[in-house]
Amino acid sequence: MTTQYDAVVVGAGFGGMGAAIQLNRLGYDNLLILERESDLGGTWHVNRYPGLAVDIPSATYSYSFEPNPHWSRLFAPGAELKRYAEHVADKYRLRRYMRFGSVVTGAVWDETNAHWTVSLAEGEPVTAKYLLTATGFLSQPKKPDIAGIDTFGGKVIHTTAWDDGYDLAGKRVAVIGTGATAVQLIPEITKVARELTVYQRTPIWVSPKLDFPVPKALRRAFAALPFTQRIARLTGTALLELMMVSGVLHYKQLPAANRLGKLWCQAHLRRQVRDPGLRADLTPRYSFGCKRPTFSNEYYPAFTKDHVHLETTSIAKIDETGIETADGRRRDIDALVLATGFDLWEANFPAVEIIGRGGRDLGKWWRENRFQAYEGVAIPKFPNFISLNSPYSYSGLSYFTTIETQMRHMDRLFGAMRRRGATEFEVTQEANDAFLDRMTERLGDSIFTLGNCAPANSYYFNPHGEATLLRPSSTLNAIKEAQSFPVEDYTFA
Ligand SMILES: Cc1cc2nc3c(=O)[nH]c(=O)nc-3n(C[C@H](O)[C@H](O)[C@H](O)COP(=O)(O)OP(=O)(O)OC[C@H]3O[C@@H](n4cnc5c(N)ncnc54)[C@H](O)[C@@H]3O)c2cc1C
Repeated sequence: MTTQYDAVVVGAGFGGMGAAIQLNRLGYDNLLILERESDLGGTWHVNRYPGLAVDIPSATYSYSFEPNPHWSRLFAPGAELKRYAEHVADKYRLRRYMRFGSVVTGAVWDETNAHWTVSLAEGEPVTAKYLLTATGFLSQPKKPDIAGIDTFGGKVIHTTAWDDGYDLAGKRVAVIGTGATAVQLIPEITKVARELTVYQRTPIWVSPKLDFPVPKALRRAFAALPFTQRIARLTGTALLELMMVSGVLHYKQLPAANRLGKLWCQAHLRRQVRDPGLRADLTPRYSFGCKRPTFSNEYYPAFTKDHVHLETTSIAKIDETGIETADGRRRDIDALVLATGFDLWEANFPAVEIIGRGGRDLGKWWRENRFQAYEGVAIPKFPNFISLNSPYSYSGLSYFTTIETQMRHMDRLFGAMRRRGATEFEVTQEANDAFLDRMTERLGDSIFTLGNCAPANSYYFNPHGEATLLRPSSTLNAIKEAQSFPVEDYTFA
C-alpha cells in the first residue's frame, strides 16, 4: 500500500504552522494540514470576543524568524494576531497544504505499512509517514454543567463562538467565569450592558497592564532596523522569564519573589477598589502564579460601577428567564455569556484517539500511568509521531518559545534519523522515564503543589493533581535541551 503524504499535521494554528515550516526546512514538501475550522489561525481565528488581545508584550508573541514590526499596541488586539497568522501562511506558502472543514477523529499506526492512517469525520482516511498533532491546549470549549442551562430562553454565547450580530447594548447580561478571558471581556461588556452580573467561583490575580499604542516612528524603526525589534523581543522575553523562573519555578528557593508578585497584585486591587467587602471577594485564596498571570487596568474598576454586580454564591440552576443562586435569590437576564474556558485534560490529552504500536491507546495510557511525554513531544510505542500538545511541552510565557523549542527538537531528531538512512523514529522507554523523573523532581521546587494551588482550579493541574502542563524549566534550558538531547534516546529504523 502506498503512503499518500510525508506528513499529516493536525491543526492550522501557530503550532501546526510552525511544524509545517520546520518540515519544509527539513525538505519535506508532500504535506497535509487538516483543520476542522474554516480558516487558519487556531486560537486567533476562533476567539473574537470584545477585548481579546495578547496578554504578554506583542514583541514576544511571534516567530523569532518572522518578527512583526506592525503591532499597534504593546498588547496587540486579537484581530492583529489573526492577520499575522495569515501573513505567515502566505509568506511560507502554507495554504497549499491546508484542508479546512476537516475534523480528524483518530489515527492508527499501521505496522505493516509503517505509516499512520488518519481518519476524518467525513471522507476517506489519509495515510502519512509522520503524524504531528497541533490541536492546541485551549481549543476545546467547556460548557458548565449547570442544571437547566439548556432551558434558558435568552441568548447564550460562549466566548469561543462570539456572535458579532448580537448586540449586548441595553441588555441585562450575566457572565459565568472569571478567568483570563473574563478579565479582558468584562470591562467591554460594562460599557454597553444595562446591567451586568458576574458569577465568580474562583477569583483571579490581576497585575497592572502597561499598555500603550506603539508610536508610528518606532514601528518604522522596527521595520527598517530588524535588530531593534530583536532587542524589544529579547527584553520582553527576559522580563517574562524572570517572573516565571524566580516567582514560580524556583518558589522553594525564592519564596520572596512570589510574595512580591502577590503584593504587586494586592496593591493594584487596593488602589482600584475602595470597598473592603468587594476587595475581599475579589482576592484569590491561592498563591500568585498558580494560574496564568493576567494584566488589566479596567477589570477591578468594572466591579465598582453601579450597574455591575459580583455574585460569589454558587449557581443552583438556570431557568427560562434567569439564574438562581444556592441561597434562593434569582436574577432575570437577557443574555448569558459563558466565559468558562476550555476542557484541557479530558478533551485534549489527546484531542483525538491515537493508537500506537501494539494497539497502545494514548489517552488510556496517559490516564492509567501518568501524563508524560519525552521533551514534551514524543511517547514510547508511538513511532513517527510528534505530539506538540503534550504534558510538559508548554515552556515559557510566550507560546512561541514552546513552538520554537519543538521546531528545534524536530530539527535534531529528523537530522539524526536521516543521517542514519532511517525513516522511522521512536523514543525509548528509558529516556522517557528519565525525563519524567527530571520533570517530577523540578516540579518539587515550583509553586505547583496542591497545597499552594488547590483553590485555584488551575488548568495547569491534570486529573491526578499533578501540574504536568508546563515544563518546569527556564526557556533557555528548554531550548538548550531541544538542541542537545542525546539522539540515542531514540531508536531509528
Ligand atoms: C483567548 C486566548 C488568549 C491567549 N493569549 C495568549 C497569549 O497572550 N500568549 C500566549 O503565549 N498564549 C496565549 N494563548 C494560548 C494560545 O492558544 C497559544 O498561544 C497558541 O495560539 C496555540 O497555538 P496552537 O496552534 O498550539 O493551538 P490552537 O491555536 O488552539 O490551534 C489548534 C488548532 O487545531 C484545530 N483542531 C483541534 N482539534 C482538531 C481536530 N480533531 N481536527 C482538526 N483540527 C483540529 C483547532 O481547530 C485549532 O485551529 C491564548 C489562548 C486563548 C484561548
